[in-house]
Amino acid sequence: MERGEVRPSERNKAMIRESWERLGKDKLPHGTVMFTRLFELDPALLQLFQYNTSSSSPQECLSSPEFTEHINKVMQVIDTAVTHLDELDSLNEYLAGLGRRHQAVGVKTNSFTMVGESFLYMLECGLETAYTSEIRDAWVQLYSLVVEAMSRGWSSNGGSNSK
Ligand code: HEM
Repeated sequence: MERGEVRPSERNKAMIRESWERLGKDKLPHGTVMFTRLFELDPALLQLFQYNTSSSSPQECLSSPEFTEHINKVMQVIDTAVTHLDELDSLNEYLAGLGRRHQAVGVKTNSFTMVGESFLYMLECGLETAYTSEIRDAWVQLYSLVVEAMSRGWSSNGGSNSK
């Protein structure tokens, strides 16, 4: 993370860890809720997955093994961020590389913001009454740091959001 960026407080870290654990060990169903929401918000993103054929519906695509694997990869990155809350800087290089990789496959950085919204939707569904505005804010803070690090890599790869 860059100097000047606000790191999660101990209280926020505790809320993030606790709520992540509360979702249970198997994060795939939650990731599927998240990506279902993402494709509702922006169906055009489906086309960025090369293993998606134009005839597949979002539901068919979401249940394909390759797609399931991408959902697992996303949940794994979030899990890594949660387990590295005390040393987020150590993830900078990895996240920048991930940003570069997504620039190369045609993802725009504003889609990362939409992923963030879909993530919060999933969290709300998964935590039900345990979901609070404080938990939401703690996750927004963490997700923003992840997206900023990914966006730096994305831009360094020559990415520009203007068409
Ligand atoms: C806008 C939404 C996104 C789209 C359209 C997208 C698309 C893709 C595509 C097409 C690939 C390459 C094929 C594959 O490995 O399945 C990929 C790889 C990957 N994505 Fe995403 N992605 C998105 C968001 C994210 C987010 C938010 C994360 C994590 C926070 C993430 C984590 C990964 C990882 C870990 C890989 C594998 C990278 C590698 O093999 O080097 N993706 N993504």
